[in-house]
Amino acid sequence: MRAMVGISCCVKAFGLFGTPNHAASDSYVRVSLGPIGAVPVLLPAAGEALVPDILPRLDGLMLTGSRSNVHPNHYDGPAHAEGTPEDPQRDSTTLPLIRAAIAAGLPVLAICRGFQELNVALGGSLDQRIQDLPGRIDHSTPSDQKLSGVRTGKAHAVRITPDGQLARIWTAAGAPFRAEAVPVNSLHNQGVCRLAPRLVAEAWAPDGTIEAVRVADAPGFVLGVQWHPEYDWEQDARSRAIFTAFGAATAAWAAGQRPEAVRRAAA
Ligand SMILES: N[C@@H](CCC(=O)NCCCC(=O)O)C(=O)O
Repeated sequence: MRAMVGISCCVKAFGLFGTPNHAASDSYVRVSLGPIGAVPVLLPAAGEALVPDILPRLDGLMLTGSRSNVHPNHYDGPAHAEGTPEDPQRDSTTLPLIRAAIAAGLPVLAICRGFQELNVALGGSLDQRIQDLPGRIDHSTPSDQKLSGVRTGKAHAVRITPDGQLARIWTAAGAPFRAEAVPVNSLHNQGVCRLAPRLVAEAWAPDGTIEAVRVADAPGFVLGVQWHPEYDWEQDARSRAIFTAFGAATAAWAAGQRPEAVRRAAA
Protein backbone atom coordinates (compact mmCIF):
# COMPACT_ATOMS: atom_id res chain seq x y z
CA MET A 1 0.00 0.00 0.00
CA ARG A 2 1.19 3.47 -0.81
CA ALA A 3 2.02 5.93 1.96
CA MET A 4 -0.52 8.62 2.85
CA VAL A 5 0.81 12.16 3.02
CA GLY A 6 -1.20 14.88 4.74
CA ILE A 7 -1.21 18.20 2.89
CA SER A 8 -2.07 21.35 4.83
CA CYS A 9 -4.98 23.37 3.44
CA CYS A 10 -5.74 27.09 3.58
CA VAL A 11 -9.17 28.60 4.05
CA LYS A 12 -10.00 30.57 0.88
CA ALA A 13 -13.13 32.31 -0.31
CA PHE A 14 -14.53 30.72 -3.47
CA GLY A 15 -17.52 31.16 -5.72
CA LEU A 16 -20.19 33.76 -6.20
CA PHE A 17 -20.80 34.15 -2.48
CA GLY A 18 -17.18 33.93 -1.36
CA THR A 19 -17.90 30.97 0.87
CA PRO A 20 -14.91 29.60 2.80
CA ASN A 21 -13.33 26.51 1.22
CA HIS A 22 -10.43 24.39 2.44
CA ALA A 23 -7.89 24.26 -0.38
CA ALA A 24 -4.37 23.29 -1.40
CA SER A 25 -2.70 23.89 -4.74
CA ASP A 26 -2.74 21.13 -7.34
CA SER A 27 1.06 21.26 -7.40
CA TYR A 28 1.14 19.49 -3.99
CA VAL A 29 -1.27 16.81 -5.18
CA ARG A 30 0.83 16.24 -8.30
CA VAL A 31 4.15 16.08 -6.50
CA SER A 32 2.67 13.66 -4.01
CA LEU A 33 1.44 11.33 -6.75
CA GLY A 34 4.73 11.93 -8.62
CA PRO A 35 8.16 11.80 -6.95
CA ILE A 36 6.89 11.42 -3.38
CA GLY A 37 4.93 8.34 -4.47
CA ALA A 38 2.20 8.77 -1.86
CA VAL A 39 -1.54 9.25 -1.73
CA PRO A 40 -2.24 12.94 -1.04
CA VAL A 41 -4.71 13.56 1.79
CA LEU A 42 -5.90 17.15 2.04
CA LEU A 43 -6.09 18.19 5.68
CA PRO A 44 -8.80 20.75 6.45
CA ALA A 45 -7.77 23.79 8.45
CA ALA A 46 -10.22 22.70 11.12
CA GLY A 47 -8.19 23.35 14.24
CA GLU A 48 -6.14 21.56 16.87
CA ALA A 49 -8.92 19.22 18.02
CA LEU A 50 -8.50 17.03 14.92
CA VAL A 51 -4.75 16.53 15.38
CA PRO A 52 -4.90 13.40 17.58
CA ASP A 53 -7.27 11.72 15.10
CA ILE A 54 -5.41 12.77 11.96
CA LEU A 55 -1.80 12.15 12.91
CA PRO A 56 -1.83 8.38 13.50
CA ARG A 57 -3.39 7.88 10.06
CA LEU A 58 -0.59 9.64 8.19
CA ASP A 59 2.81 8.48 6.94
CA GLY A 60 4.09 12.00 6.31
CA LEU A 61 3.13 15.64 6.55
CA MET A 62 3.70 18.27 3.85
CA LEU A 63 3.21 21.90 4.85
CA THR A 64 2.32 23.97 1.84
CA GLY A 65 3.14 27.47 0.66
CA SER A 66 0.43 30.11 0.67
CA ARG A 67 0.17 33.87 0.27
CA SER A 68 -1.23 34.18 3.77
CA ASN A 69 0.99 34.80 6.77
CA VAL A 70 1.28 33.31 10.24
CA HIS A 71 -0.49 35.63 12.69
CA PRO A 72 2.11 37.59 14.68
CA ASN A 73 0.38 36.68 17.98
CA HIS A 74 2.00 33.27 17.58
CA TYR A 75 5.48 34.78 17.92
CA ASP A 76 4.76 37.98 19.87
CA GLY A 77 5.42 40.06 16.76
CA PRO A 78 3.99 43.47 15.84
CA ALA A 79 0.60 43.56 14.09
CA HIS A 80 0.74 42.99 10.34
CA ALA A 81 0.43 45.99 8.04
CA GLU A 82 -3.14 46.54 6.92
CA GLY A 83 -4.14 44.26 4.08
CA THR A 84 -1.58 41.54 4.88
CA PRO A 85 -3.32 38.23 4.23
CA GLU A 86 -3.79 35.99 7.27
CA ASP A 87 -5.40 32.59 7.83
CA PRO A 88 -6.02 32.03 11.56
CA GLN A 89 -7.76 28.69 10.97
CA ARG A 90 -4.71 27.38 9.17
CA ASP A 91 -2.42 28.63 11.97
CA SER A 92 -4.53 26.92 14.61
CA THR A 93 -4.25 23.64 12.71
CA THR A 94 -0.71 23.56 11.36
CA LEU A 95 1.20 24.85 14.40
CA PRO A 96 0.01 22.07 16.76
CA LEU A 97 0.13 19.53 13.93
CA ILE A 98 3.80 20.32 13.28
CA ARG A 99 4.71 19.96 16.95
CA ALA A 100 2.86 16.65 17.23
CA ALA A 101 4.27 15.26 13.96
CA ILE A 102 7.86 16.05 14.92
CA ALA A 103 7.39 14.59 18.40
CA ALA A 104 6.03 11.39 16.83
CA GLY A 105 8.95 11.14 14.39
CA LEU A 106 6.65 11.42 11.35
CA PRO A 107 8.42 12.61 8.17
CA VAL A 108 7.78 16.35 7.67
CA LEU A 109 8.48 18.53 4.63
CA ALA A 110 7.75 22.24 5.08
CA ILE A 111 7.64 24.62 2.13
CA CYS A 112 7.57 28.46 2.16
CA ARG A 113 4.65 29.37 4.49
CA GLY A 114 5.10 25.85 5.85
CA PHE A 115 8.79 26.59 6.50
CA GLN A 116 7.79 29.76 8.36
CA GLU A 117 5.19 27.78 10.34
CA LEU A 118 7.85 25.23 11.30
CA ASN A 119 9.99 28.03 12.74
CA VAL A 120 7.08 29.61 14.64
CA ALA A 121 5.72 26.25 15.88
CA LEU A 122 9.07 25.56 17.53
CA GLY A 123 9.42 29.00 19.13
CA GLY A 124 10.98 31.16 16.42
CA SER A 125 9.81 34.50 15.02
CA LEU A 126 9.39 36.11 11.59
CA ASP A 127 10.36 39.33 9.86
CA GLN A 128 7.27 40.58 8.12
CA ARG A 129 8.67 42.35 5.02
CA ILE A 130 12.28 41.45 4.58
CA GLN A 131 12.55 43.69 1.51
CA ASP A 132 12.11 46.71 3.82
CA LEU A 133 15.04 45.76 6.06
CA PRO A 134 18.44 47.39 5.44
CA GLY A 135 20.80 45.30 3.35
CA ARG A 136 18.21 42.71 2.42
CA ILE A 137 17.01 41.79 -1.06
CA ASP A 138 13.45 41.54 -2.35
CA HIS A 139 12.36 37.90 -2.10
CA SER A 140 8.77 38.56 -3.15
CA THR A 141 7.06 37.36 -6.32
CA PRO A 142 8.89 39.06 -9.20
CA SER A 143 6.70 41.31 -11.29
CA ASP A 144 8.99 41.48 -14.31
CA GLN A 145 8.66 37.87 -15.43
CA LYS A 146 6.00 36.38 -17.65
CA LEU A 147 3.40 34.54 -15.57
CA SER A 148 4.52 31.05 -16.54
CA GLY A 149 8.06 31.77 -15.37
CA VAL A 150 7.25 33.50 -12.11
CA ARG A 151 6.85 30.37 -10.04
CA THR A 152 9.72 28.37 -11.51
CA GLY A 153 12.21 31.11 -12.38
CA LYS A 154 15.38 31.03 -10.28
CA ALA A 155 15.49 34.32 -8.41
CA HIS A 156 18.71 34.07 -6.41
CA ALA A 157 21.26 31.57 -5.19
CA VAL A 158 21.53 30.00 -1.75
CA ARG A 159 24.68 28.82 -0.01
CA ILE A 160 24.25 25.50 1.75
CA THR A 161 26.25 23.76 4.46
CA PRO A 162 28.27 21.07 2.68
CA ASP A 163 27.53 18.48 5.38
CA GLY A 164 23.82 19.21 5.89
CA GLN A 165 20.67 17.33 5.00
CA LEU A 166 20.24 19.01 1.61
CA ALA A 167 23.79 18.15 0.59
CA ARG A 168 23.22 14.53 1.65
CA ILE A 169 19.95 14.33 -0.29
CA TRP A 170 21.42 15.79 -3.47
CA THR A 171 24.60 13.75 -3.27
CA ALA A 172 22.64 10.52 -2.75
CA ALA A 173 20.38 11.34 -5.71
CA GLY A 174 23.28 12.29 -7.99
CA ALA A 175 21.75 15.75 -8.42
CA PRO A 176 24.56 18.19 -9.29
CA PHE A 177 25.09 21.17 -6.96
CA ARG A 178 27.70 23.68 -5.87
CA ALA A 179 27.34 24.29 -2.12
CA GLU A 180 28.34 27.97 -2.54
CA ALA A 181 25.55 28.80 -5.00
CA VAL A 182 22.41 26.77 -5.61
CA PRO A 183 19.80 28.71 -7.62
CA VAL A 184 16.26 28.76 -6.20
CA ASN A 185 12.94 30.44 -6.95
CA SER A 186 11.53 32.94 -4.48
CA LEU A 187 7.93 33.99 -3.66
CA HIS A 188 7.81 35.33 -0.13
CA ASN A 189 7.79 38.58 1.83
CA GLN A 190 8.37 37.18 5.29
CA GLY A 191 11.36 35.27 6.57
CA VAL A 192 12.95 33.79 9.65
CA CYS A 193 13.94 36.46 12.20
CA ARG A 194 14.71 34.53 15.39
CA LEU A 195 15.51 30.94 14.52
CA ALA A 196 13.68 28.45 16.76
CA PRO A 197 16.05 26.87 19.27
CA ARG A 198 15.70 23.36 17.85
CA LEU A 199 16.21 24.41 14.24
CA VAL A 200 19.54 24.30 12.46
CA ALA A 201 19.94 26.57 9.42
CA GLU A 202 21.52 24.94 6.42
CA ALA A 203 20.95 27.36 3.54
CA TRP A 204 21.22 31.16 3.25
CA ALA A 205 20.43 33.69 0.55
CA PRO A 206 23.16 36.26 -0.30
CA ASP A 207 21.51 38.76 2.11
CA GLY A 208 21.68 36.29 5.00
CA THR A 209 18.02 35.22 4.87
CA ILE A 210 17.71 31.65 6.15
CA GLU A 211 16.43 29.47 3.32
CA ALA A 212 16.49 25.91 4.68
CA VAL A 213 16.39 24.25 8.09
CA ARG A 214 16.37 20.90 9.78
CA VAL A 215 15.39 20.03 13.37
CA ALA A 216 18.54 19.26 15.37
CA ASP A 217 17.02 16.56 17.54
CA ALA A 218 14.16 15.32 15.34
CA PRO A 219 13.66 11.58 15.59
CA GLY A 220 12.66 11.43 11.90
CA PHE A 221 13.01 13.25 8.56
CA VAL A 222 12.27 16.98 8.90
CA LEU A 223 13.26 19.49 6.24
CA GLY A 224 12.04 23.03 5.68
CA VAL A 225 12.77 25.14 2.61
CA GLN A 226 11.80 28.75 1.97
CA TRP A 227 11.67 28.21 -1.79
CA HIS A 228 9.25 26.11 -3.89
CA PRO A 229 10.66 22.83 -5.23
CA GLU A 230 7.09 21.71 -6.05
CA TYR A 231 6.99 24.13 -8.98
CA ASP A 232 9.87 22.74 -11.02
CA TRP A 233 10.58 19.14 -9.97
CA GLU A 234 9.80 17.94 -13.51
CA GLN A 235 12.82 19.89 -14.85
CA ASP A 236 15.02 20.32 -11.78
CA ALA A 237 16.85 17.27 -10.39
CA ARG A 238 17.53 18.96 -7.02
CA SER A 239 13.86 19.84 -6.53
CA ARG A 240 12.88 16.28 -7.46
CA ALA A 241 15.45 14.79 -5.07
CA ILE A 242 13.91 16.65 -2.11
CA PHE A 243 10.61 14.94 -2.81
CA THR A 244 12.05 11.48 -3.47
CA ALA A 245 13.96 11.67 -0.14
CA PHE A 246 10.78 12.70 1.68
CA GLY A 247 8.90 9.96 -0.22
CA ALA A 248 11.42 7.33 0.89
CA ALA A 249 10.90 8.39 4.52
CA THR A 250 7.11 8.19 4.17
CA ALA A 251 7.31 4.78 2.44
CA ALA A 252 9.47 3.45 5.27
CA TRP A 253 6.98 4.81 7.79
CA ALA A 254 4.08 3.18 5.91
CA ALA A 255 5.99 -0.13 5.94
CA GLY A 256 6.19 0.08 9.74
CA GLN A 257 9.87 1.02 9.85
CA ARG A 258 10.42 3.62 12.56
CA PRO A 259 13.48 5.80 13.07
CA GLU A 260 15.83 4.44 15.74
CA ALA A 261 14.93 7.22 18.21
CA VAL A 262 11.21 6.45 17.89
CA ARG A 263 11.84 2.71 18.46
CA ARG A 264 13.96 3.43 21.52
CA ALA A 265 11.32 5.74 22.97
CA ALA A 266 8.61 3.11 22.45
CA ALA A 267 10.65 0.25 24.00
N1 LIG B 1 3.00 34.38 3.05
C1 LIG B 1 4.34 34.14 3.25
C2 LIG B 1 4.62 32.83 2.60
C3 LIG B 1 4.84 32.91 1.15
C4 LIG B 1 4.43 31.69 0.40
O1 LIG B 1 4.22 30.62 0.91
N2 LIG B 1 4.26 31.95 -0.89
C5 LIG B 1 3.68 31.02 -1.73
C6 LIG B 1 2.86 31.66 -2.74
C7 LIG B 1 2.09 30.62 -3.43
C8 LIG B 1 1.67 31.04 -4.77
O2 LIG B 1 1.21 32.17 -4.91
O3 LIG B 1 1.79 30.23 -5.65
C9 LIG B 1 5.25 35.24 2.75
O4 LIG B 1 4.86 36.04 1.92
O5 LIG B 1 6.37 35.28 3.23
